Amino acid sequence: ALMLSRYESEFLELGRIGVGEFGAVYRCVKRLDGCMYAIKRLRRPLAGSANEQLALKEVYAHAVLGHHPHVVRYYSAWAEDDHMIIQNEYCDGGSLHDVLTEKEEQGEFFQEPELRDLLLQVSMGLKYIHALGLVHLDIKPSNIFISHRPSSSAGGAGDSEEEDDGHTSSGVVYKVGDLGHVTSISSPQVEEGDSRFLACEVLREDYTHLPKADIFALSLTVLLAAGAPPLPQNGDEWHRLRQAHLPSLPHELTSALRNLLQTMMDPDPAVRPSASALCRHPVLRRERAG
Ligand SMILES: Cn1cc(CCO)c2c3c(c(-c4ccccc4Cl)cc21)C(=O)NC3=O
Repeated sequence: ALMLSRYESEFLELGRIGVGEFGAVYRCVKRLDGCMYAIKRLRRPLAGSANEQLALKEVYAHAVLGHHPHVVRYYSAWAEDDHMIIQNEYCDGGSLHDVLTEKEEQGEFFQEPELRDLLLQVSMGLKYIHALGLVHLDIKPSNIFISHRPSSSAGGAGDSEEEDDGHTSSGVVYKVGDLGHVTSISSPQVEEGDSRFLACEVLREDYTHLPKADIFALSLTVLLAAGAPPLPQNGDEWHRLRQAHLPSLPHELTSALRNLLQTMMDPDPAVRPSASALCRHPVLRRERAG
């Protein structure tokens, strides 16, 4: 078209970093500020269709969620050329799913300190989302993105919040992304997420403890990082996992962490700790050095 689209005029597309039925995600540089962004372009859903509702819910959620070190940041969204476009923070470390796939190929998995760091950081993101009256409903490794904190040698003044919360020796920052299933706790319109991470009560359409469904999905996410075998999508194994039977792990966890993960996947959502309780949990607290 003679008139360049906003996407083409404002951004230089460097490469495609994801593709699915939803559309595609590109790594782009914004010409004006020279910064990198992750931009999802999807064919504009039919006006009034369920897909349009989903696409709009994602943008509404990002708009409400503002800024948090452990939630992928939203910059803008617009519609053009029969496409909907959302411009988000680019996380340079890939998704947790990418990292787990790479580690698995080398027969490696997360050790206990890394598991606690992952659990604490995502709990902080969930605490923020839940405090704003929202639930994610699709927590899983491919929706957790990784940013590598600028190395201290870069001298960049780190974001104070991140510094406060980033006592980990590793410069790895986990961020909750893909808000396509986000809904309100009080008046939920539940679009079920990935069945492998779905809590039993949500399948039964019991929405009285929705934040605890995110906690359930987070426990399975951490178990995968600990080396658990791929999760079942349905069937007897699916139900066994929802009777709080921890999957077999290649490497024994301390009883403290194992018990915490066990309560997070309890069949009774009321038993599972809240994200806020997890952030205060002694197993996850980081003792200040010295
Ligand atoms: C497939 N894929 C790969 C990446 C890069 C990870 O290093 C990625 C990102 C996002 C998203 C994304 C997810 C859902 C909605 C919108 C976006 Cl831009 C998807 C991404 C996003 O919001 N930020 C990303 O970095």
